[in-house]
Amino acid sequence: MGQEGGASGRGRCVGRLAQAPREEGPSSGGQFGHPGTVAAGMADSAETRKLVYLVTGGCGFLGEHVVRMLLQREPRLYELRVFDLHLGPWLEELKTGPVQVTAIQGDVTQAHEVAAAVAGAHVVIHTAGLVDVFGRASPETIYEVNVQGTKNVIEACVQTGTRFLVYTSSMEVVGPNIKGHPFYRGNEDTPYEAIHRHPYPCSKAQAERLVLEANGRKVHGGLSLVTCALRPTGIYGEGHQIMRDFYHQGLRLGGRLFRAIPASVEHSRVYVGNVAWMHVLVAQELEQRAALMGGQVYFCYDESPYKSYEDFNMEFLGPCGLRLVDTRLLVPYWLLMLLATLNALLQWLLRPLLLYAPLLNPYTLAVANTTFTVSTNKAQRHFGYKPLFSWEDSRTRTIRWVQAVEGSAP
Ligand SMILES: NC(=O)c1ccc[n+]([C@@H]2O[C@H](COP(=O)([O-])OP(=O)(O)OC[C@H]3O[C@@H](n4cnc5c(N)ncnc54)[C@H](O)[C@@H]3O)[C@@H](O)[C@H]2O)c1
Ligand SMILES: CC(C)[C@@H](O)CC[C@@H](C)[C@H]1CC[C@H]2[C@@H]3[C@H](O)C=C4C[C@@H](O)CC[C@]4(C)[C@H]3CC[C@]12C
Repeated sequence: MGQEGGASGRGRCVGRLAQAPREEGPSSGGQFGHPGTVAAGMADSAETRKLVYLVTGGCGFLGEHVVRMLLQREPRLYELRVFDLHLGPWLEELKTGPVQVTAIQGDVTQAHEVAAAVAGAHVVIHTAGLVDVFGRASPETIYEVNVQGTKNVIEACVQTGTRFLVYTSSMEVVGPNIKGHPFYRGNEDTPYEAIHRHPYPCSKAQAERLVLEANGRKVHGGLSLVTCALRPTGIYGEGHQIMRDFYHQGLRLGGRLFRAIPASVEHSRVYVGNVAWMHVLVAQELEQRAALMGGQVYFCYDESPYKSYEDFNMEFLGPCGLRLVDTRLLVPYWLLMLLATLNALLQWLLRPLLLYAPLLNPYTLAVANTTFTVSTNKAQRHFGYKPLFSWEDSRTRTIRWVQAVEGSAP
């Protein structure tokens, strides 16, 4: 079944059954070093520093963690290019180390800007994207950034001879689908009817497909492009804006948040540091394991517990003084749907005057209300991934971040 859905991502974006290509080749044994062990046989010394990495979206929530993880755990790094529409001031502090950090203000929708940034890079980690499920951007803009931008990155790799491309996809490429089917403890091979209507998941599905289909293309110089897509579930951790929004909402409501979703609806979540680590490890292993990893998708996972989205957030917001009030008896689901629909109507009516983009809309309510949990070890089998941060460590780091940024540290 081909990809449908117009250029703007309107209409239904119907994908094939969301199954990654069947695994080829023997699954790798456990011969990998401990997570964080630098690429086998690599001494951490100046003469090994010869690689140029490009991180698109390098100033975003995930991108910043990828940038910092590369500086800590890729000893072969000679130059790290950070490409983003909006450069962060924190980049300046990174320019004092042995690695050349090059900040590039650019737009992935502009092919010439992408080509200039990619030229000479050995590896591209493409995280740049418009992560919008709140109606802030138009479907056309979401398509331009997420799909056309990814096309520009792929073509830049082909034209300039960059051989390794790691793409940050999303769980939403799989689901939840428009029918609200639960995805329960699924993996990369679990059959699931991936049907989307919202521009964001449609764009991520189209971009992921482009990346996987580009695997094996000849790049300038005659060698083959090796691509891989990582599918994080809901990422949390230092810098997570939605977590910050929930915290502010709770403070405005007198320290209370109101449960809208049954605790029985479970979501997989993954700590941003582990997602960053998986991106770095894939980039390090992609050359030696091109036959096994090329063209593959991997869910990003760690030891974070399965919980409802709201209960999971309370793991961090509770220690920061908020409490979750169960209002499901007061606010039945039909009333939530009505409120979500009213929000969507208000957004449409107010658009000529101002941007009204609340957390609750029909799409976010549907996603929140549908179980989506992942249980897989494909990344460990293929390239020896193990989470770098335990659940306890991930939780502590996130709590400290919320406390620090909101001045609520005890
Ligand atoms: N946050 C999550 O829970 C989550 C989960 C799964 C996948 N993802 C994916 O991870 C990636 C990063 O997401 P995030 O949560 O860090 O979002 P983010 O918005 O914090 O980061 C995205 C970055 O991309 C940049 N960007 C946007 N448009 C650009 C353009 N036209 N040109 C250049 N740069 C541009 C932004 O400035 C930003 O720095 C996205 O591709 C997203 O789809 C995120
Ligand atoms: C207002 C309540 C109903 C509240 O529970 C709404 C929560 C809602 C804002 C979030 C619930 C699930 C989230 C999404 C999920 O974690 C995965 C995503 C994929 C990623 O690629 C982008 C972010 C997101 C769409 C994420 C966005 C917030 C939720 C919809």
